[in-house]
Amino acid sequence: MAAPARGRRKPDRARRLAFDALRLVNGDGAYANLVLADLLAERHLEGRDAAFATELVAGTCRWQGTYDAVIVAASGRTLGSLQPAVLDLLRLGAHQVLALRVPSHAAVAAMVDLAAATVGERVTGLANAVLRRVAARDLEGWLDLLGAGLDRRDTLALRTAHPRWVVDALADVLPEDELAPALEADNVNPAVTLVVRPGLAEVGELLAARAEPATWSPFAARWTGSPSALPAVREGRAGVQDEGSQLVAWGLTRASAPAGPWLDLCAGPGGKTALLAGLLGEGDGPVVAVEPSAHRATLVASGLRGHAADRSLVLQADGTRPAWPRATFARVLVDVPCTGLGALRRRPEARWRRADTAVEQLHPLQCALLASALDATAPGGVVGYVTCSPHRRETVDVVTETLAGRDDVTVLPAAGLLPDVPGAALGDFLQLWPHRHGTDAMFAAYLRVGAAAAAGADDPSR
Ligand SMILES: C[S@@+](CC[C@H](N)C(=O)[O-])C[C@H]1O[C@@H](n2cnc3c(N)ncnc32)[C@H](O)[C@@H]1O
Repeated sequence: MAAPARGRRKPDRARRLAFDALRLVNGDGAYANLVLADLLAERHLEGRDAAFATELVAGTCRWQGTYDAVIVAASGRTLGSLQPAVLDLLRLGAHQVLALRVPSHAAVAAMVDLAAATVGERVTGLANAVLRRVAARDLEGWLDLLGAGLDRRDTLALRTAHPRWVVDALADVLPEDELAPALEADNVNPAVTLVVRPGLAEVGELLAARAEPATWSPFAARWTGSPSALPAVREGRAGVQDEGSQLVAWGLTRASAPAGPWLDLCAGPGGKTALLAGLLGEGDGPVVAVEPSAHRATLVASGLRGHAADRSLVLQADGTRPAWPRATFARVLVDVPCTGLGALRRRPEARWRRADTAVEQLHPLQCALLASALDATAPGGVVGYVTCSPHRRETVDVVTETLAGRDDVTVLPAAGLLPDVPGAALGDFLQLWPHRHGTDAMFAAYLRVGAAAAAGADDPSR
């Protein structure tokens, strides 16, 4: 690295941390939230510096596609011709001048100092020139310029920072007038929602500790601040879980079914298993939690630590290769691996990582897991097929294709299993949305296996 030029300032700690986090995200495929938490703890950044670094990382990751279009136009270069570390510096600078209230001269100067300290003096001229050109217009000015001549969906993709295929996927399942609100909702940080483990804690305990009431789930409360400040969370009697995830797991327990063991076929990291273990009825149990990843299986076990050991069993296994006899379980949750399009607001970098090809790659596994869940279910038992994606190929298509080959399954109307959640019915299925419900975009289908053994039992009797 070249010797620092005279007059260079040492980069501030927040920007330095944000740059290092971005390099790990874009260079090494790390998850922004995890890497950020690690670096903040390691470097003891707190208060305003931590908040600024967090906004820099989350905002820059989220808006990357739009900033890249600006950088290409401002630099007259292709993305591929820019050194990856320089590109990340420019993205960070673009976020400050286009989205944050950092005066552009201060942002450009700080980024040039950071460029000198990280990549080297030789790139400071380029960083300075490009960022000055970026700062010559405000975000609206760039969007108008770059959006000229684009069709409506490309314009939305640019204005809300989504890949076009995600815009198309949402357009396929939403009314036209909800497309922009749905995309915009992905750019708003979700509130922290807590969940109590039934039998171990009650929502009243959280409210007494100044949590706020939540909207849909009887197990939920909203929280600002660090969840670990609450004894119930520290002791494993409560956790952090989106309300949509709580609702889809709860729905499975609301249809009547024979007593018996339950199965959570795709359990890691275990939020829904922990809720299910608290909802076991008289004569039910244990909940068998299946997860192929060793690390995630450990997380499932950790989430269950508050419950008595005989309520659950964690198996590190592949759910498509059953280690149990057919027709064993009274209730089966199958929360399949998916593109995660329903949780983009939580994972700032995720939308730029997945290509549309992921949908077709996941589809056979999703069908195989649902088939395995149905085979594992005892006559009269219930399966809850769940995804954290609203993409039709991961939701309705998986259910209809899998059921097409079977005459032993009845769809239970989801609306009958959950208290009224307006705008959540998708035919007989459930589809939640961030812009409608403030939850992740969870999908659920509830399916009864076997002859109408438990006929008339579609009503919530528990
Ligand atoms: C959407 S996540 C489940 C989230 C979980 N239900 C919760 O609430 O915490 C999907 C999980 O399925 C797991 N998985 C992937 N392939 C699997 C397979 N063949 N059998 C079972 N689980 C699988 C993934 O490792 C991942 O942990």
